[in-house]
Amino acid sequence: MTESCFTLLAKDGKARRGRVSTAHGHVNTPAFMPVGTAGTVKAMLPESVAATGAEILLGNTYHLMLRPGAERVAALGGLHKFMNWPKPILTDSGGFQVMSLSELRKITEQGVEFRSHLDGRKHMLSPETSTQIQDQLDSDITMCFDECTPFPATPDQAAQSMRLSMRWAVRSRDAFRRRPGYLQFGIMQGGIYEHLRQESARALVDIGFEGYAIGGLAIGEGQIEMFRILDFAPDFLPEDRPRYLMGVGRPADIVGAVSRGIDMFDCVMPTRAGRTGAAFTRFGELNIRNARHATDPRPIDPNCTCPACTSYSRGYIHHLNKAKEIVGAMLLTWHNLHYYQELMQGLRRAIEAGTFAEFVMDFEAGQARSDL
Ligand SMILES: CC(C)(C)OC(=O)NCc1c[nH]c2nc(N)[nH]c(=O)c12
Ligand SMILES: [Zn+2]
Repeated sequence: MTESCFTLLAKDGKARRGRVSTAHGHVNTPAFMPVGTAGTVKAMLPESVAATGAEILLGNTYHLMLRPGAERVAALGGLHKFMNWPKPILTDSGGFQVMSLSELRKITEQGVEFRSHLDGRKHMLSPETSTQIQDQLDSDITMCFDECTPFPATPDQAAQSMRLSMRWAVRSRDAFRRRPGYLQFGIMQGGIYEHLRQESARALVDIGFEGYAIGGLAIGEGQIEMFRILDFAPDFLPEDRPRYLMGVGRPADIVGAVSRGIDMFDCVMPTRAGRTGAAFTRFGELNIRNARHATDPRPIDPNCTCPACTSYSRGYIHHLNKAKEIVGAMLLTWHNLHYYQELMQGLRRAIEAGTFAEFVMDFEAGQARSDL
């Protein structure tokens, strides 16, 4: 009996408000997952990440298998204990990271052979080994082992790549240890082609997963093309299961994707930007490194309740960033993650209240203001 792990609480147009329940707790959707690639959300303590309102993190099979190794994480109590994050964790399956991070890799029907980008040692990832590693990590949401189809790809290239991923999805599902509270998501591929996206969705639904991701987007096609695909792709997926758009995105990408029926997101943007000096705010992005902030006594956003905005000036964070002080990365990362969670909470409340359209208009008006 697979009790439904997803409850659809409200809809406003195609936007959905829901809740995913897992072994380590529930996740309110639309949800943003901070990226905790190597067992840490960079520049943040887990208590700080929880304080931003995040209810689920993303971990990476690829990075953790290379260092410190899945066996060691399991021996130290699993990823939740290891990184002191008692809430839900979703782990990506590694296929995508292998293609973007490792050299000397060989793709076969069996899986992917590659050399570690850390020490050059040989490794093998397959649907079976990826699923087994995610089990060792005690992941609440396990992702299928797929190939992220490169962009651009011809229809034939996209079809071949997608069909390999669908064969790998069958093997991933067969290797998954079914137990209450533990979910596995299939990953839709198919490039920019509607008929391939539909074929992929049908293949995944035939196998049957607790949730479904849309992969192979945000890889260079641009927001307009991504939204064009999101105008049809989510509708190929079951209404009563979570839909996760992988690797997305900027605030405006997230708002647009929620309006097209997406429930879950992950992106390195807010954390990476926290280290490079970019701040996301209600009134658009600002880069704290810009000289105009050097003597500005105001916080990044006077209306923001995060620690950076309640106690520090732009001038100070500008200084920290220029001096490459670690606290600079901490404060700006905290602010960005806080802003992202505030955005998700605003989206959830607007869908519940039936005021999603107004929320989007306010959001877009705010982002367009340049008096930041
Ligand atoms: C370039 C960025 C990372 C922004 O987006 C994508 O690559 N988007 C696609 C993507 C991200 N993560 C994935 N994991 C898996 N298994 N498969 C995928 O297709 C993806
Ligand atoms: Zn703030």
